[in-house]
Amino acid sequence: MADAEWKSLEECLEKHLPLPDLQEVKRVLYGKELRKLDLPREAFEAASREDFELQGYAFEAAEEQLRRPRIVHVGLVQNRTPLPADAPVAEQVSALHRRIKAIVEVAAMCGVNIICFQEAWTMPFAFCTREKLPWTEFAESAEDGPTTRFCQKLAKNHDMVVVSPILERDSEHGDVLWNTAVVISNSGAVLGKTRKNHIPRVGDFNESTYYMEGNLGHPVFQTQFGRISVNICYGRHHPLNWLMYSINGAEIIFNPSATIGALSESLWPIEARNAAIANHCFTCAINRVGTEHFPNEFTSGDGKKAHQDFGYFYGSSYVAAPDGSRTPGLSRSQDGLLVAKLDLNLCQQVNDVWNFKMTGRYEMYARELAEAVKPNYRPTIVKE
Ligand SMILES: NC(=O)NCCC(=O)O
Repeated sequence: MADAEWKSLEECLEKHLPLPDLQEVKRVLYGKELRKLDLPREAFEAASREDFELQGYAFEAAEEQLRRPRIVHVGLVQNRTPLPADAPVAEQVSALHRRIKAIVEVAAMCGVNIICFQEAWTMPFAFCTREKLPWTEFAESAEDGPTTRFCQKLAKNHDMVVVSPILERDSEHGDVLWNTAVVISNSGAVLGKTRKNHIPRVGDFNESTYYMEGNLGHPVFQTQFGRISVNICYGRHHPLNWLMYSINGAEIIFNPSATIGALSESLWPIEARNAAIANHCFTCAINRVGTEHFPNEFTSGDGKKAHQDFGYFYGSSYVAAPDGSRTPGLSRSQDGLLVAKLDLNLCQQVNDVWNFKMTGRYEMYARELAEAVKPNYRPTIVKE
């Protein structure tokens, strides 16, 4: 499995394919070619000073007579953990706050209206260790923890909606931990929170040791810039999870993730893109980068030797549109900010062409699923 040296699929294709072939490959792999955004020079200079990649693309929609374009700029952030996982907890959190602040400042220069960080962005992805301390110390209140207060300042200063996925400690309900995304309005107020509905039980993703399956359903947040929701990481393998956010009216679904190459890199380009197509909405897939080393060895339950790292988080964050077009991915190895200009009118325009909501037969599935989950259900198998 390639590590940091293999920068991205896009770079590889561009290096090796003659132009006419490259154009056809991009047409098939990415839908129509997107216009690059003309981002400010100062933004590129700041990104280069701060050592992160900056890319920007525009998704266009057809002009309509009755509706004006509904333009929104989204920002997707992928990053490494700047300090080693054995540094003091408070120092790791502060270093991440500083890193994100620098990236958000560049996003503001690029006119970003809604920004989303990676899953559990304030901590190393330590769930593979199955140890409790110090990792549970990274959990914070979604309503008024230090990270939420930090994000409220960012949101207000930059007039930007901030989606902040954290490990939540809910002290109102017996100190239960959750994998939560806090949505902060551009006014600086906490608009609400949403929790990861599906918990992985795959490979080293031993996350059920730490937090419970989300109990908040599929909330959609009405922001000044459009209706958004958050499908956290492993939820992207569950088409019904995407569907319910979409049924509740989401126009943009963020998918903040933490996933590694050996497990999911071949699924990554397909899943969020397919969800955008199937649900007539935009999807934003975000993954962290780098390899995180933990102080103590752990095993993976696969007969192999104990080890201290999780594998390689391959970045590759991207945005997909309801017409199936998508941006190239950010790098597999570098911190990055991806800016995408969306015209939300595209959601309804594609809906009117493909009519997946109209042809979805949800009442039939509701009926059949209600039967299928009953303990005495017998699958309908017709035999000779
Ligand atoms: N964080 C998380 O849910 N990872 C699970 C692995 C995957 O979904 O690719």
